[in-house]
Amino acid sequence: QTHLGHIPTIGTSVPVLSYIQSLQFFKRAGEFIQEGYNKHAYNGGVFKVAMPDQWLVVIAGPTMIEEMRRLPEDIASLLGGGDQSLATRHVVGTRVAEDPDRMAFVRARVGRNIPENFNMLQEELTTALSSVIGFPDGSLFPSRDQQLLSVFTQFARDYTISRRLIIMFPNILKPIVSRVFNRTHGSVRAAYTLLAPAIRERRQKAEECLKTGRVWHDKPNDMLMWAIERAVQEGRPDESVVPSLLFAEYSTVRVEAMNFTQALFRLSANPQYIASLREEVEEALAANNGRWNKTVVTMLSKMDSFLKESFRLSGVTHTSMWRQTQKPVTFSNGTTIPSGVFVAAAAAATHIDGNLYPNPHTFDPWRFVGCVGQNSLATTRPDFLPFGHGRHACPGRHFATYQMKLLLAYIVTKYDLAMDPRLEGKLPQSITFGTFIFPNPSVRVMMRRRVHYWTSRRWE
Ligand code: HEM
Repeated sequence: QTHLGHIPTIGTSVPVLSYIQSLQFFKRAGEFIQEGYNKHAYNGGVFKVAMPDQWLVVIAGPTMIEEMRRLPEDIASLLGGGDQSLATRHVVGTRVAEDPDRMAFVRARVGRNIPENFNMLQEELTTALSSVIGFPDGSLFPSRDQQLLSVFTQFARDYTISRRLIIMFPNILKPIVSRVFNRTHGSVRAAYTLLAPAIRERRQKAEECLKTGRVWHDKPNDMLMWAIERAVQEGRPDESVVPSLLFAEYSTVRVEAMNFTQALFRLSANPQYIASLREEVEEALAANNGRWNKTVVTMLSKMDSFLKESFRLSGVTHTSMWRQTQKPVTFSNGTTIPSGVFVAAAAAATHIDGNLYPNPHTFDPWRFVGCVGQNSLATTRPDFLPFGHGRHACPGRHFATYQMKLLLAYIVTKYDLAMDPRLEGKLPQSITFGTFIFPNPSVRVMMRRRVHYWTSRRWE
């Protein structure tokens, strides 16, 4: 692309050769981005890498990332960037891809709902742990709707496979490729079959309340209800609720699960850290009269640091802050990025930059202890990008970090952990595809209930 000729290329920019090289992007994106970071983070702050369907322009170095963070949506669009990266329009359709408010309901509500959702979170957590691992007397709590859970999981699988195929082709061919290879239709239909009665019932009630002005006192406070309310406001049919809901779950809960899995791998491979984390939770609990609530979670500074260090070294993407330029953008060093270009910040390479982190390759679980507030897991900064940075920084990050801390606190106090014996204490190799990094699905973490805990204290 001649309009990007002034931006340094990693590898070759000769047309046919760059296409051949772009096919290696799926396996070697991390390597290419790291090479670009080493050369340009403190020398220009921008470079490009060939992907099969387009160039990826990477922004590197804290100065340029700060400038990128300030760009408004009409110049550098998150919606456009997400669409480029996740092929949203080709998998779940243009309505979800182009809807500027598709996540607004989450953005508006998720942060402020933590205190009122504490009991619900705690119940979800105990149910999930008990059905996956079991309780001391061997009893299992009644499980959630397994059918619905497996449809959501199937959708996530179908989405990932469809996206992988679609992004191998140039933009012009994507609609045709999507028609042939998009595998999500079945799981969307299956989800609708299961959810339709609940959607219909809730919708009727919501519409009735809207008409009569009556207040719905025990209205469910969940993503399904938020999505139904939007469909009511916009006069959309019941079916339209489902793709938004599945996509929202895919792009939030799955990311959190992947990050949490990486942290659990870290802890099982380094069980020497468990005692300190456990001690911190028990002290916080004791200071709170043995009651699990929000205060306990906010006291867990070591746990925050441990998780943050895991996000830093075992993140799930090489890039963050995906944007598509809507107009030409000129940075303070004079570099201009034309309109219509896919731009992202180098995340994984930033996280191991020796100028930003002393001993950057060392996993130091207590690196951030005492930093809560200015440098906690949920704080976005130009040197810590898992949640993005700036105006579009993840609005669910406080909820997500809170949930992960609560879950890990439960796990360390109630279970002992060990890494899959096949790995002999080593960290498992992650699986990369393009800029995404997946925790290795074949690895198992061993969890054993702490007998001492059970005999000395009841599960609360
Ligand atoms: C560990 C878990 C999570 C990670 C690593 C994560 C990461 C991200 C990232 C990188 C972005 C884009 C930020 C940018 O481009 O500057 C984002 C956006 C977003 N995230 Fe998260 N996220 C997580 C969990 C969640 C959860 C649990 C929710 C909701 C319940 C959520 C809701 C959102 C929304 C609504 C946006 C779009 C923001 C906008 O439109 O401006 N995320 N997230």
